[in-house]
Amino acid sequence: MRLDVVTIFPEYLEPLNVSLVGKARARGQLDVRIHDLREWTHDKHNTVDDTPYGGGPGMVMKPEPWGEALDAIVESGADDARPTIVVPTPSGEPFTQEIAVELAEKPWLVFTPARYEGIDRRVIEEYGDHYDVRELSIGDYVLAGGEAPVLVMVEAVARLLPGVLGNAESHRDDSFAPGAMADLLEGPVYTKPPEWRGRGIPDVLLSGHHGKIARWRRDEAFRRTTANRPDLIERTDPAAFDKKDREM
Ligand SMILES: COc1ccc(Cn2ccc3ccc(-c4cc(N)[nH]n4)cc32)cc1
Repeated sequence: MRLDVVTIFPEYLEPLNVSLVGKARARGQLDVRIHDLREWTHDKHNTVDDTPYGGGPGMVMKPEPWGEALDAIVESGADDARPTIVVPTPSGEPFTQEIAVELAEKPWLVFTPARYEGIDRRVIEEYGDHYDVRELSIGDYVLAGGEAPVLVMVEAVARLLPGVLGNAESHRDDSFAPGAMADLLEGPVYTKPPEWRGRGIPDVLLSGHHGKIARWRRDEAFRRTTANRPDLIERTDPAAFDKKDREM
């Protein structure tokens, strides 16, 4: 997979050089290219923003630099694949595990994290006429720009790529992944030492009885989900639990 990111803060994307994504890049599983939007400005001050038509607070990102940047990037890979353009925005479609799975199947993602009040709408319209453009929100809170959402979305997508996670099973039982535990939150996890500050380990986890352990974990996940995300309980298929119980 190829990932391009266009930003006025390239240093904000440094975390893509470390950990899971950094290792995938080093192994050649990910081709990540970070671009400074100001490379496509031509004035002395490398201007990327201007006042909003119609008035109002803040500044809007000018269309010309984005147009030149995106033209250059999509043309650079035109022989290989068509890009999916991902626009982080507070007013976008909620980014979910389902969308992460969908994006993980794409050959090429181009992220356009903006700043200020966002990008001139005509940029989204122009590229939406020729490419798949996804305007995505990572949550119902307001950030100052799109770089943090890019880090979130790239990590969520990269960990799904074959061979990127050490244990291929690791994302099979993810929260929100398809399957019987589909929409349940993870339950509690424990490791050595067996006692820490007077706190022990639930006996069932030391029992070696895999069926009981699986049932305990499911019950704990259900309890935690009921407490923190009751909205997910409606989405969970009770029949899947019966099937899971029979397998235990
Ligand atoms: C209310 O309208 C606003 C418009 C822009 C901004 C600042 N800003 C500029 C680009 C940009 C990209 C993404 C996000 C963002 C995404 C999520 N889930 N929260 N915030 C914020 C962004 C703040 C508010």
